Amino acid sequence: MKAHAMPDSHPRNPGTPFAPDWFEEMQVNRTAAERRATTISGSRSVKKDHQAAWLLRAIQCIDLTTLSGDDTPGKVRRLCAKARQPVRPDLLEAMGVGDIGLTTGAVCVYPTMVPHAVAALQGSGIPVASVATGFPAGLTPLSQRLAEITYAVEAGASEIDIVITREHVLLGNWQALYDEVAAMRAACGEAHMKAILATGELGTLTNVYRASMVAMQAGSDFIKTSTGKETENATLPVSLTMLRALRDYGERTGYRIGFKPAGGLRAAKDALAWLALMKEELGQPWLRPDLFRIGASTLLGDIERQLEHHVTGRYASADHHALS
Ligand SMILES: O=C[C@H](O)COP(=O)(O)O
Repeated sequence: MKAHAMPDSHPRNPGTPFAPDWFEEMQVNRTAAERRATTISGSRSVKKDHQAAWLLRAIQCIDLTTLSGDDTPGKVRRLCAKARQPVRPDLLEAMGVGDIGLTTGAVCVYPTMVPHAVAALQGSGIPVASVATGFPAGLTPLSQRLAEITYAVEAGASEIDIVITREHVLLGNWQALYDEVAAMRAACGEAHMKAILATGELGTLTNVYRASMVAMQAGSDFIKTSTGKETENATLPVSLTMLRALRDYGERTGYRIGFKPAGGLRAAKDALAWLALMKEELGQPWLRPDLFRIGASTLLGDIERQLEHHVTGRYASADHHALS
């Protein structure tokens, strides 16, 4: 089955040779990153009047995710139906956007669920993303991790979310990290690769910066914060650090890399905070699904709830917008 890639409105990052001098001297000051993150989340760059429009934008950037041990074809089909129609048509009509064909950015599942997602999304243009490489810990032999990528791509996934070996970062074994991620990128072929750094397990923001840079040098299309399974998942200071690395990489190479915060983003206000971060750090043109995704399993329910409030002035009960 042929993978259908993300819209290629910008050239794909081919990677660079391993260049440790791009990151070895870098030290990230946690206090400064935290201060800046607080300023951004308290800023008014996403204006209240425009919140409904921003929330629609957030929906277009969601990788609607189910990564649970009890996933079934039926659960994946229901998730895909939600990806096709993320918000009740009457609410969209009331907002004057009934005709924009709103969908989520992608659906993200485990490898064996890919065929079910592909079938359920047929004709929708919504890509299927698969986690791979021994997600979430990544502690299986490399040959098996690469074979898992091949399996998911052959099953029809056009985006692959890989996990890195945290040990390489914790031991400062940057060449090993580069070689591993480059091999994964080669296994992805035409499918776009998101490199999950599992930042909650990397110890320091300096490590987060360095791992981001190595993942991009090795050809990642996106860098992603977390699996959703670490004790600490996406945070604003970590995201800020990754965006700075992404910007530095762009300045050196001219290539744009996408960013995906994931894990623990559950409330509409989280989506607004990350949209504000992207806008402040990189600019509004980055707020589009080929450069920005939010990995989330339950966020959409709260966004729909806020949109209903916007339209009707009332809140529905939380379970009214349950996903499945
Ligand atoms: O990549 C996506 C994450 O696994 C979703 O995490 P979440 O369940 O905390 O939204």
